[in-house]
This record gives sequence, C-alpha cells and structure tokens, in this order.
Amino acid sequence: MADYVMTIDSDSEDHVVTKPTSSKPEIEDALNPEFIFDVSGDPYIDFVGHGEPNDLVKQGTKPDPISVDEIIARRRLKNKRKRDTGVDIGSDDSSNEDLLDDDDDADDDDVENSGNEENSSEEDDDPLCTSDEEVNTDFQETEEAYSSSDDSEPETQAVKDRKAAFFDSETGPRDVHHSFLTMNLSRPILKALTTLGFHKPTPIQAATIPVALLGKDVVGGAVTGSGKTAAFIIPILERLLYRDKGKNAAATRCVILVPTRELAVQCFDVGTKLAAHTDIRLCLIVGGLSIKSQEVALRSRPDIIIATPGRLIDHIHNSPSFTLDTLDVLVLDEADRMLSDGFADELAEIVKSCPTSRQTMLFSATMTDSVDELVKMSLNKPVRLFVDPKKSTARGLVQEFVRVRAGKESERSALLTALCKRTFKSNVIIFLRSKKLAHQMRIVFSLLGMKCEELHGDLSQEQRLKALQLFRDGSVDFLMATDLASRGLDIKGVETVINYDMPGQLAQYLHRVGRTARAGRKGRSVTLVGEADRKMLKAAIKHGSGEDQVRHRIVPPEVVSKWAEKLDDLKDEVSAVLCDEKEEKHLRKAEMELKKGENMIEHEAEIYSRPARTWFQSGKEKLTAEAISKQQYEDGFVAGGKKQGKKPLDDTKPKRDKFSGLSRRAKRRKMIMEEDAEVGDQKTLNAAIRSAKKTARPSKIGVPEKRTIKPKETRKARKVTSRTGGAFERDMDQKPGRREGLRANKNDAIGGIGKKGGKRKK
Ligand SMILES: Nc1ncnc2c1ncn2[C@@H]1O[C@H](COP(=O)(O)OP(=O)(O)OP(=O)(O)O)[C@@H](O)[C@H]1O
Repeated sequence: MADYVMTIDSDSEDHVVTKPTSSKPEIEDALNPEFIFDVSGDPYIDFVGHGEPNDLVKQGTKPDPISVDEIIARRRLKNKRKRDTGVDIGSDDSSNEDLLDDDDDADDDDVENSGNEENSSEEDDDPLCTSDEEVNTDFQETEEAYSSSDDSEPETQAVKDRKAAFFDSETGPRDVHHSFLTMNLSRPILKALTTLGFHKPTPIQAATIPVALLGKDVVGGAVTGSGKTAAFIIPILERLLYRDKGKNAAATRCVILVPTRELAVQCFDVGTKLAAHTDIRLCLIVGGLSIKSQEVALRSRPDIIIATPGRLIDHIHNSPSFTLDTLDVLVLDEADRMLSDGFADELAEIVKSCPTSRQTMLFSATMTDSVDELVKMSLNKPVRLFVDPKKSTARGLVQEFVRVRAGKESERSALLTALCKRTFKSNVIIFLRSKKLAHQMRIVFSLLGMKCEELHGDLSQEQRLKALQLFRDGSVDFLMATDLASRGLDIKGVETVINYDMPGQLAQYLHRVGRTARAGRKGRSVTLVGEADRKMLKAAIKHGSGEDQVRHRIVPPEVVSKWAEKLDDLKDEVSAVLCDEKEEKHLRKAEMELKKGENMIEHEAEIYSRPARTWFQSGKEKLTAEAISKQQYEDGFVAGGKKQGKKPLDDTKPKRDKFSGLSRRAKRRKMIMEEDAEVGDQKTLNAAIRSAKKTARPSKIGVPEKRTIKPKETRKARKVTSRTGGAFERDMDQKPGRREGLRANKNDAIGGIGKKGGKRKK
C-alpha cells in the first residue's frame, strides 16, 4: 500500500492533470465520416503529451532511477577492456558472449508466434533456437491426468432468496441495443464514440448504458477486454451534460476508484477521449504525482475524479475545501479487488465521505454477486448485469499449459527462457509471483540480449510508467510483471501472456491471461503448471471459453536441460549485477539524504510552517494494511479476505476451528449462513431479507422521492447523510422531460425542494 500513499517532496512541479475539454458549441459538419480511428493510440503518449513519462512524475530531488541495462552495459565494457588488455576474464563471461551471439541471430529471424509453427532455417543449426514443441491439441492427456470435477458450490435456496431481496429484479434493459444511436446519447458523446472507432456497443455496454442512465446502482461483470470502462464512463458523461452549469455550480460529481495508478491513467485517458467534445472536466488523483498540483486542480472542482484510494483519502483529509459532499456517482472499477481486504479500510473511509444518495456502480471481469461483500457499499437495489458466463476467459484466447514435473521445479526459468527464445519472441507479458523474481528474470533476459522491462511495486512511479511505455510502443519485447499489472491494463498487440507460475486464485489467473485476446482479438496464454497446481489447472480449463481452446505444450527435455545449463553459467553474472545495483542504490540514497539535509537547512522555516498532513489510520494500522496489501499482491486474494494462498504445511500447529481468526460479526454471519444452508431456517431468512430491504432507498434520479425539510434545519445537519437527492437529481429536475430517463412529473415536489430548486424551476 506504500505505493498509494507516496508523498511527493518536490514543490517545483506544477503539472496540473485536470483536463478541461472544449466547451465550443457543436459544429455539425465537424463529424468526419471518413475518419479512421487509430487503434494503435497509446494512452500514455496521449496523457503525457509527447510520450515523456518524466513529465508525469515529479522532477524533485530524487536521483534518477538505476537502470539494469546501464549496469549490464557497464559490466560488458569493463570486461571488454579487461580482455583487450589481456586479462583473463574467466569462462562465465565468454559463455555470455556466446549466448549473446546466438541471440542476435535469433532476433533477426522472421518469427511466427503461433505455438504450432516451426521457425526459419537459420535456427535449425542450434537446437536451442528451434520451436519444435509438440502441441497436443485435444489436451486429452492432461485433462485426464487432472480429471475435472465440478468444484463450484451450487447456491442454496436461502442464498438465492437473499440475493432476490437485495438485487433489483431487472437483469438488464428491456430493449436490446445494437447501436449507440438507439441509446439516446447526446451528439458530443456520439461524436467521440465515432472518433474512437466504437461503432457498436459491446454486450456489457449495451446492457449497462441504458440502466446507468436511469441512475440505478449497477453490479456488472463481463470478460476481460470487453469494454467495461466505456460502459460506465459513457452514461456518466451523458448525465453530466445536464448538470447545473450556473455560476458557482462547479462541483465534483463523480469519482471512479481503481486499484492501481497505471489503471487510473488509462481510465483517465478513455474518459478524456470520450469527453473530448464536451465541457466536462476530469482530474487524475493518484499517488506518485504532485500533491500540490492535484490540490490546485481539485480547488477548481472537476466534474469527474479518477483516483486510487490512498491519494483520494489524503486529499479528503488534507486538502482544504475538498469534499465529496456533492458526489452523485461512485464507480469501483476492478470492484472485487477494491472490496478485498487490502482496500477495506480505505474504501470504508471513502464511502463514509460520500452522500448515501449517490449512484454506485461496480465492475469487474470477476465480479462477485455475493451479498455479504456488496453490503459494504450500501447499494440501493442494484441491477445485476452479468453478460458473460461468470468468470470465463475471452473468446479469442487459446490457453496453453506446460507441465513442470515433480522434482523439476528448478527448471521453470529454463522453460521460460526456452519458450521466449524459441517461440514467443515479442509482445509477451510474463507474470511472476514476486517482485524479486521479476527483477532477477529481467536481469537474466537482459544478459541474454532479450529486450525486456519490468513492472512491479518496487519501482518508482517514473520507472513504472517508463517500463509500460517502452513495452507499449514495442521498444522492448518482454515485460516481467507481478500482479500489479494483472488487472485492467489495455495494451494493444499483446500476443502472449506467460505465467511463470500458476496464480493462487482463479480470478487472478483470469485477469492475467486477460491482458491478451482483448476487444475481440486473438491471443495466447502459456502457463507453467506444477504438481501442486492441479486444482487451479482444472479450474482454468473449466472456465476457458471453449474446449478446443486448450492446449498441452511440451518443450523437449533436452532443450530445457541445455537452457538450464546456460542459466547456471549466468548465475555469477546475475549476482554481480545485483551487487553493483545494490552499491549504486546505497550511493544514491546517501546523495539523496545529503540533498534532503541541505534543503532542510535552506528552507527550514517554510517546511516547518506547513501544516502536518494527517492520515486516517495510525502509523501501526497503516503498516498492517500495507502488509496485507503486499501479501495480497504476492499471494493472490479473494474478495472478502478469505485468503487462499498456498500456506506452508505445518503439522506441529494445532488445527484451527473454522471460526477462529474471524471477527465476531464475520463469525456470526458465517454461522447464520451455514444454518441457512443446512435447514433453510425461515426466521433467519426473513431477517436477512428484511435487512436487505432496509438498505433499499428509492431516491434515485428516475424515482424522485418527496421529502420535507424542516424550516430550521441547519446546513450542517443536512450535510451528506441527510441528503435524499444528489446534485444530479437537483440539476435534472430543473429541466423536466429533457432527457429520457428523467421521470420526474411536473407535479412532483422534488423541483421545489429547498430554495435552490424552487427558484430555478423554469
Ligand atoms: N464499443 C467498442 N467498440 C470497439 N472497441 C471497443 C469498444 N469498447 C471498448 N473497446 C476497446 O476494447 C478494449 C478493452 O476495453 P476495456 O479496457 O474497457 O476492457 P475491460 O472490460 O475494462 O477489460 P478488463 O476487465 O481487463 O479491465 C479497449 O482497447 C477499448 O478501446
């Protein structure tokens, strides 16, 4: 979690990320039907202007990040000099040179990335550079070996009834929309959609947009890469077009929360493009960017904030005049992740600051409809919109599995290298279980002359953005990543996702492999499966989009053992690079401390005159939350905090009872659920239904609710929780009948609520 609360110590940066969009009136012939959307568009280039991620992050006192490539280049130069001067450099270095020579040849090859294809004749001389894996297309052997049984638990009647009481009975819009034109969207939005090349809504967009326009709460799920981002941004923008634009009416009306900064940048980019022909302003609030410039941006009350939770809370607590009191829409993208333990406290803190009358929308490819999870968000009769079979892979994805036999676990690196040297040579994301491993493999790949970057939480924001950008624009072929990159990232042209190890949870697996085969394209995932991963393999196959989309890849053992030998030879070199890196880090840290000290002396008065920033948790709580989040990144997670990461077996420990470790509330809930499941206890069931109904509040935009305000009610008393209508309702009630979805009748009292509404009507 440290990443989300990183504080910027530079004052010099004044890069404001608010994106005011044109407020010019629409010109009809500005629509160019001949326009072809450049699908290779890069959100990072768009965002940073000229593709310079350095602009994005602070230009402060921190030293430049250490580059592994620089260290390797320096070491090579040193070795070359030694050789030139006749000093014996030892066998390790010469073997590396050989490896690099091989690589150069391989790089020149015209490579077919399909697993079935053979490589060009140039590679035939070297058995290590030939793609001759046997692909078992019917996958019989593995399927039988890991014979599947249905492990998903069927819903009990009690659970079904509970869901029926909690969710809206609707399961989607009545009309099926095959075009954006039938959705009553405004011209500026339609124009932006045309510019983006979105000619037809994806299923999740067709289902979500009409429902969200009515102001209803939504819980949505659809496979990875199916356009969920636009599904929630389009209705938000459409509704915002009808906001109050009068003097002093500027207000922050929407917050979109995402779990990582990279995803926030991407979402901001999509929002900015869709809002290009409107006057709606968006603002990016994430860790790693200048707090000061964000404060300035927030003071202008942007309409939409796209944020990571930590930095948003920082502003709620520390930025004077910033509140979420005027919020109308709260969106959680990757909602199952946001509802998991790692974000629980932060999410609760944010929800507490939002008006209860807001519209809430939750989306994820692995969305849960577990009422226990969703009650945290105090949803109001949410509509369930699940357009794909729950938890499935994208249709264009072919899943391959490579078996790692018992006792051969140490060969994973050799397998990975063999796969990347021989078959999957570019546009590959490789997921590894830890930051350390990702970094080490990156060094190995670089030593082998393969163009590679890494993306994980140990890097600075600058390094993270740079790595992503280099991978996006094709400057590097491989991206070594942890689960930081597993969710939401939309990188065009990713052909292959390789899982160095099988993730602990199905959701994690689906998100990882979902980085390819996006938006109807084809892609391939290759997962190294150990003996301990059988259960997950079964689940992955079961949740695949089709039986014919699963393959068993076999890498010839002689190839693996040759690569294992080569990697063994590289060990010393890898350690040397790590050592150099460590030294450099220490040196830079010392330089930084020195600079910090100088700054303190020079600007002491100003620094101490600043009000201390506060955080909603104590230092200890924050550390615990950080540890949980870190663990979740590395081990995987399950919404609701039921961690299922592989636990080391310890027979000496006494067996814990099934309720131990749970809070009293969680324990009680679990007991009730078990009772329900066993005997269908009607009493308990009725209580659950009653409690679910109690949370229902018919105060959404399309269902205006009469309310009386006592004449002497103070402003403070009405603040946040007492509101029954958001700014949207107020704004839209002033223009009855202007939009479809506005169902306020002339006689409804809502327009006359309070002085504001009453005055403005007509
Ligand atoms: N209507 C559309 N027509 C064509 N392409 C679209 C449409 N909507 C979205 N896309 C494209 O689909 C791709 C995936 O979209 P997006 O990132 O929103 O998917 P997602 O469902 O949020 O994926 P994930 O679950 O991985 O977060 C993007 O490149 C986007 O430009």
